[in-house]
Amino acid sequence: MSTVLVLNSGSSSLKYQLVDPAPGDALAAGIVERIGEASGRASHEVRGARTVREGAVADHGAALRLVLELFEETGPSLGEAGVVAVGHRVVHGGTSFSAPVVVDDDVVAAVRDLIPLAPLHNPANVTGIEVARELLDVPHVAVFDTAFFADLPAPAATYAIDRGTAAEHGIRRYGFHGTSHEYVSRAVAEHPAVTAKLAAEGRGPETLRQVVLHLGNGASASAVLGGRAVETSMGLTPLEGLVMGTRSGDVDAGIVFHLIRSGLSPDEVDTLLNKRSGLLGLGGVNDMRELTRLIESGDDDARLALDVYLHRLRKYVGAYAAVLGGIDVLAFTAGVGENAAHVRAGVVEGLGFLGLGVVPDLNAARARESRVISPTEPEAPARPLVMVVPTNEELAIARQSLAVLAAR
Ligand SMILES: Nc1ncnc2c1ncn2[C@@H]1O[C@H](COP(=O)(O)OP(=O)(O)O)[C@@H](O)[C@H]1O
Ligand SMILES: CC(=O)OP(=O)(O)O
Ligand SMILES: [Mg+2]
Repeated sequence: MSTVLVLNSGSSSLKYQLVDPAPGDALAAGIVERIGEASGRASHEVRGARTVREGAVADHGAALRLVLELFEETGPSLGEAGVVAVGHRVVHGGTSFSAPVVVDDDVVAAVRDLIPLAPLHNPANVTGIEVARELLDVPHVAVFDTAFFADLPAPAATYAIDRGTAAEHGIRRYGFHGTSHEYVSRAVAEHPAVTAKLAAEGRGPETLRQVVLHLGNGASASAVLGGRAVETSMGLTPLEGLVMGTRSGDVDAGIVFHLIRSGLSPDEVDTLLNKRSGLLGLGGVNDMRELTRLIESGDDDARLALDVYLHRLRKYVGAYAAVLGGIDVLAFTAGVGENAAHVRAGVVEGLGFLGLGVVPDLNAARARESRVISPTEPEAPARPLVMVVPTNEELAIARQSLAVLAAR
């Protein structure tokens, strides 16, 4: 057996999966949370059996050592599981990386140089890679969130600011969550309902127009034409675009200058927009489940937070339908997109003029497979499909890691 250990190091967490890429099975998965805080927690799951460890975890190095201990204690042993590679999610690849690469010292240095463009994510990615290379003597592969968007058309990737300044500082729209947008848009294109729709309309796969909504803690939208990304909502950093758990998404840049001139430091404004805004800033909680409970208890702030969140989403879907010249599939993915039926219903509400709509029973059903939740033929032959498509960034990273190693 050849397996891949996939590491997704976040600012205060380490998520991991041991993946058997051929069947696509996760042999083990877990998360170490609240790294660096007094109350750390690790949860390790093997075939439905969960082991939990509470207690402070000093840094990402300690987190990875704890994960390796959990594997040794509860299995599967990494030695016996045939780990042939470690795949790392790296959030910002800048202009240096448009595809996965085998990690060497130069790659680590380049990812470190990009820290100013992804201050929440790249520091943890660098630490994760450094510690894992010390502890696990197999090839390490970096898979970049930005890669799927490396070829965005120039009008979508370019900010309308002075060209010389933009070039000097690497300012362009990079886009993030690309591994998920690529995985989901490919799953959509291969889905029988989608291939049947194209065949019925006498169209080739290169004409398929998708809008993918990745709604997790971080959230982003993409427009995908024939498998190629042509627009995305995140920009130079993962702050732009949709309303997120703790991030504002789009704001007037004038707000930044106004706050700085009013006495806040640049770092304080950064923290405000990245960590104290979004659903948390408006509704008091960043978790969609908690926000929904607050709304049900009559909380007006929580209600407004969700209304702002949905309004932004509807604006983006409409804008991306314009970019694509129409829409064939609207796909929801990630924690909120896969689980929150009321969010999906709220997004399509008011977008009936684009032909978008959901069947309440299909929308409310719970399933782990990709599925269509809009009215199906013969009721609505020419209308776009609304779909729920579970993402699997870890499987995608594992497969891409093996592909890079096979091509060496
Ligand atoms: N059953 C559910 N109903 C509504 N929201 C959910 C549900 N399960 C998870 N979520 C939401 O998904 C979000 C986390 O998504 P996830 O994709 O795991 O994020 P990340 O990878 O950024 O940590 C949280 O806001 C959480 O509330
Ligand atoms: C890029 C990004 O926002 O990632 P996450 O959703 O994991 O924070
Ligand atoms: Mg995620």
